[in-house]
Amino acid sequence: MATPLGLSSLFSSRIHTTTPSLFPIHRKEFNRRRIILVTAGGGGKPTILVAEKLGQAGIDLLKKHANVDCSYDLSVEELCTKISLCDALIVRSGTKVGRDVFESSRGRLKVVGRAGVGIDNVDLAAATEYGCLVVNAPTANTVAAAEHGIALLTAMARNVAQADASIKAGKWMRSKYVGVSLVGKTLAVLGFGKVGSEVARRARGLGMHVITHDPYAPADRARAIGVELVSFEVAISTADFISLHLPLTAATSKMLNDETFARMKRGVRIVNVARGGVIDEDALLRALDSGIVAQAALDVFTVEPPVKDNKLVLHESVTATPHLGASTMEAQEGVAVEIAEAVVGALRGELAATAVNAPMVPPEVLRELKPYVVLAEKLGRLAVQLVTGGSGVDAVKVTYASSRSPDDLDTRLLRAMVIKGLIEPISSVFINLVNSDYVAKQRGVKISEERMVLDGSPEDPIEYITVTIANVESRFASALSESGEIKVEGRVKQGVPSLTKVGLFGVDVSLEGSVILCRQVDQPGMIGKVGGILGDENVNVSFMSVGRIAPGKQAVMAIGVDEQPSKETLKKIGDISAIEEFVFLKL
Ligand SMILES: NC(=O)c1ccc[n+]([C@@H]2O[C@H](COP(=O)([O-])OP(=O)(O)OC[C@H]3O[C@@H](n4cnc5c(N)ncnc54)[C@H](O)[C@@H]3O)[C@@H](O)[C@H]2O)c1
Ligand SMILES: O=C(O)[C@H](O)COP(=O)(O)O
Repeated sequence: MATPLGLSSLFSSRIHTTTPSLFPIHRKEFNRRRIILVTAGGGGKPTILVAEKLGQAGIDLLKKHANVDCSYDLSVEELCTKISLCDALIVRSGTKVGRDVFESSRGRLKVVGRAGVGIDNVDLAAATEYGCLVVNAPTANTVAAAEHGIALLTAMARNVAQADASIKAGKWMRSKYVGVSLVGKTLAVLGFGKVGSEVARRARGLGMHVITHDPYAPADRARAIGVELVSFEVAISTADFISLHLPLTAATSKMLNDETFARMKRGVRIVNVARGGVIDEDALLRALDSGIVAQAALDVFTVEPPVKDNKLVLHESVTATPHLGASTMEAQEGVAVEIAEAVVGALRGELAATAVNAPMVPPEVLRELKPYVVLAEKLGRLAVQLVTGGSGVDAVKVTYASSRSPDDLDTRLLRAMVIKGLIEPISSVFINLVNSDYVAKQRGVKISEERMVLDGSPEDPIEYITVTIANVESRFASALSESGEIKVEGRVKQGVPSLTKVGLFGVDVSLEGSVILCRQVDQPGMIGKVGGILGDENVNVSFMSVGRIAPGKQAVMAIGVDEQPSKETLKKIGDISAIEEFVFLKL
């Protein structure tokens, strides 16, 4: 597939045929399993496993770009076996994508697409560790979920499901199924995001008084639809109806429990189209039996499908549906296209707008930063090679000098690339935008960033980038700054990333091929001598520049070479009497 911005390395993996070393557990897994060397599938197309039913429009779109394997109802073992042959996986909420799936993929799995909103069935920490991007389809099923919430709210209030079952059983029980009215009642919407706000809007249309609790929701959005933002306490203690629209997180897990039910109005009614785990289901059962909760309408359960004799599902006061919130024809087609576009884009190396475990960088920012992305990686690569073996890199500072205001420069991508440059040459771990911070932290490398605000026109996003490594010894002492840190500086010159400073010495080498740095006593004829040795060995010199402290004193010569010189050639350069130290750096 094409890589329009040439940034596919951000999401590519180079461990198809090698063993990653970052996590010992990988090795264990490899030793136990037969290693199958995998490729991206026939005709160079990637392979996408669709593990749950997806709308046809999405499948058609995927098939234009990839080999598509639609295999549903796979066991964990089957999924783990198949995944090593797949570049992407698409699931809904019914497939658990745990650590074992990422381990089994052996680095081939680059993208997991969740055709829907909730990503609680995907082990995000494991995905990030393995450099696998997770994308979701957060918008296409919002209305469907909100409509289902309203359907459950009204059906529950009027006992529609119970009355339907009763009449089908041949009964005619008009007095048993007297309901309650919605108009004028208080509905507390917990979680005022996409679905919550659509539910609130519709409930307002039904004449309800709607309050909401969401610590992260903007007050003006609530005001715009006539909803009052309140504390959790006010929400749960004043509501006649409570509708849940929260993600399942550590903070929201079992948010409704014995203690919170006890603080609710007696006879409260609960709707849950979010996630089963937000309610302590045993506590809900107790609250229903004690009359604190008059009724509940549940589309989601802690374990799906629930066990056959699940007491909540069978409870007379519970209306239950089998996770149907997103299941409209329209939503499923929409979600399928949304996720197919996200997965195909991510496989092409584009940054997905719906990335869940990576920073989202808009395409226009990406386009502008492209040469700086390359510069950042090369500076990282260069700096780490200047460290004396065994020194142990633990503190790296990246300085961005720019005349743009700090808010106007997104450096996450650049930081990721510096980390990639720093760590890849000294390990077999592949680094991308997804796992860069994680890998740095794992290795105990603290990355700090600094902005230097320059005067002048902010036309170019960055004037120069400096990478500084502290607390290390250098195998090229001239690379040390006044304060004893390894310091390299680079700029983008006419679109080409260039090395412009090493330690205290100004140089000018385009960062292509490899570089030889020599410190010498500044004297005539040095360029000719070194150039001659390289020429004799057929090593093509692409650039040479000399940075002096003062004429006749010390100078650093930077030589760009296309090929790697042999050890003998490097020795001959080192033997030139005026050369005090030199180093060969691969870019
Ligand atoms: N039943 C279904 O088929 C179905 C369909 C779509 C979405 N969902 C679920 O509905 C939920 C909401 O989806 P969405 O698209 O609106 O997500 P969203 O991210 O747009 O909204 C979630 C909101 O919850 C808020 N929130 C997070 N933690 C909170 C807390 N501790 N207290 C209060 N508010 C908190 C967030 O600020 C956010 O505004 C998710 O769990 C999603 O998985 C279910
Ligand atoms: O989080 C979601 O998007 C909904 O729960 C829908 O899940 P589904 O794709 O399994 O229907």
